[in-house]
Amino acid sequence: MIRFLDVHKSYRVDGRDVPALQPLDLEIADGEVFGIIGHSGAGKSTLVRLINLLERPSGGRVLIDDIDMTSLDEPALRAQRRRIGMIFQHFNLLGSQTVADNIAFPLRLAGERDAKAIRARVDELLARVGLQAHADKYPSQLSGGQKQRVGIARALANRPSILLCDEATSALDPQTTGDVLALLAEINRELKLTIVLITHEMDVVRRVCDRVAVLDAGHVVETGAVADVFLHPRHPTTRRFVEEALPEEAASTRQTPYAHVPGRILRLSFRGEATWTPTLSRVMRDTGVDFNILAGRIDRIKELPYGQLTLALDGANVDAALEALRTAGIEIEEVASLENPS
Ligand SMILES: Nc1ncnc2c1ncn2[C@@H]1O[C@H](COP(=O)(O)OP(=O)(O)OP(=O)(O)O)[C@@H](O)[C@H]1O
Repeated sequence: MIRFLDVHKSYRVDGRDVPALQPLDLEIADGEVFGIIGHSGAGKSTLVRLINLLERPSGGRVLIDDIDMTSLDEPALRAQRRRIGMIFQHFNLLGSQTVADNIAFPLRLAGERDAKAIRARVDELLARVGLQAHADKYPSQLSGGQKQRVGIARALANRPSILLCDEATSALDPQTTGDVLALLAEINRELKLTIVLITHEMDVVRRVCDRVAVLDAGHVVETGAVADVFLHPRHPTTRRFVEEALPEEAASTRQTPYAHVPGRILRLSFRGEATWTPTLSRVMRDTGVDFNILAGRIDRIKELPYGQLTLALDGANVDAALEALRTAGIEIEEVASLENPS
């Protein structure tokens, strides 16, 4: 478990302390994929670098499995850091060394001298990231996705229990991003390690994260399970990130003058089993309510199927219909209140 207790961070710039992170408390559970989303300059990199103490907090404590990282001397800190792997947006590979040597680097750094043991571990890691055929190549001979796979293999070399990912897919095209995210999800599942992932894209959070914290100008403005935050964003910054991930819905909401659509405009969210059951048609048939679909999508949040429909409902029994839908586990919000949140 990673715990931030009243942690804050300022940088000294031209003799002045400039705050990058306001005091925050945060818990990241063992084995979860935790997303940190925010715009450029929000403090994401600072937050993640406080975990392995690449940055020292200006105040507060960072605990990993109840060990206070800020209280450790250099050798103890080095030992703790070995339990934390990290991957970067621009991969940070050694250009003059082969793929195999890049992956072996942290093993040698940790004191491993047995060439056979190093080779065996490197082979195992190459297989894990699907690069067996590329061991003797140099980074310049690899695609971006392959370079990030080398970065992942290198980060896993010393069998860490935590993997920090700093914008790991930001330099990759959508297809390659999908492949790298799938690899991270597989690693999380099979090796049970905790992944902390920084991104500025809600779609990345939706695809791999269990929980998320939204950072805005150094403040954590929202945290929660990804399904809750994605389906019911509360803070304006979170809402913008969700809209960016669903550009078609956002555009249709903006362009469709719902004020002129008769009936009550509601957004229904279905999760899991509710996505596949014909609850909507049953309830509408039973209550005699007319409905018109204005927008909708069915997709997944990590492995959880979900659906979201914007409907106009008309008829005498709308309240009874909504009650029946809620009883069936469907979440309902008035679109007017979504557009003008209090
Ligand atoms: N070493 C540093 N010295 C001074 N100021 C810094 C330093 N590192 C970061 N900052 C400042 O702290 C704030 C947060 O930066 P940080 O890099 O953590 O944000 P970020 O959300 O990761 O941004 P990006 O997505 O652009 O990397 C910014 O205002 C940045 O200019």
